[in-house]
Amino acid sequence: MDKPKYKRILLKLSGEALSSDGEVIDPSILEQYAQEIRKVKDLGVEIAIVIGGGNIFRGAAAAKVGIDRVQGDYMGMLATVINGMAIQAALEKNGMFTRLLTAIKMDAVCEPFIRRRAMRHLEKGRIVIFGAGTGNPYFTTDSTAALRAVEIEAEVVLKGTRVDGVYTADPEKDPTATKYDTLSFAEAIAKGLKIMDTTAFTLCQENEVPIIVFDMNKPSNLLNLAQGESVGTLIS
Ligand SMILES: Nc1ncnc2c1ncn2[C@@H]1O[C@H](COP(=O)(O)OP(=O)(O)OP(=O)(O)O)[C@@H](O)[C@H]1O
Ligand SMILES: O=c1ccn([C@@H]2O[C@H](COP(=O)(O)O)[C@@H](O)[C@H]2O)c(=O)[nH]1
Repeated sequence: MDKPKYKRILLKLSGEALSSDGEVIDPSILEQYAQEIRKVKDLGVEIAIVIGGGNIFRGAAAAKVGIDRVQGDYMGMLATVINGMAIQAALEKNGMFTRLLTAIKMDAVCEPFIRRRAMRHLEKGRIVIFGAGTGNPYFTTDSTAALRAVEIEAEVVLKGTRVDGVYTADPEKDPTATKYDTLSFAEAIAKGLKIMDTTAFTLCQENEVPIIVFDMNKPSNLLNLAQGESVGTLIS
């Protein structure tokens, strides 16, 4: 079996990318993600996952429906727990052992986030899913991914999304945008690229954790990355 490049990774999955054809969570996408994650697990890589909540609720949308921002952010954090439970179920269906740890206590459904427990689960080969973001409003799950990656000493943040890397502008809005193969954190921040928020970039920059943005929908992209191939855009 090929040797993986990384011992421990933090995989950030988009919540929004889970939905399709009017379904909030499309089971076929969950299944596909689980199969891709399984390939990397089988290499012996320790995997932690942060999943977004954009398919269900984002705090920024709250004001438009008369809900204050902080309340909306807590709703968004709860949305990430629903997605976390969904990916947990898909991973377990595919034979992987998992733990869901949340930043907001929910004793009936998961463990609270305790860094040492998270590390222990990873050492034992369980896939750890971090739910409820940072537990604080005004943050995002990208910032959560950066924070948890630093806390658990992950070697890289792999941001799996529905675009194949970082572009000069949002490629879903600007068809003339061109893709970067590599970028420095300073460039990503200075150019105001909206692929991730500045807090996430800064945390990773200060703690020297590289980020790779890649297309999670392309089969074996995640596996190829885990084996050290160049895929997507590397920010370091
Ligand atoms: N410069 C850029 N390069 C690439 N993608 C960009 C850029 N700016 C904005 N984007 C957008 O960022 C999206 C990827 O981010 P992400 O995976 O976090 O999606 P999301 O919809 O915000 O998901 P979530 O549910 O996690 O909030 C892409 O779908 C793309 O439209
Ligand atoms: O630490 C956090 C993480 C998330 N939120 C809220 O949840 C939603 C969903 O997360 P996305 O990253 O947008 O997928 C986010 O919009 C925030 O409203 C939070 O408050 N704190």
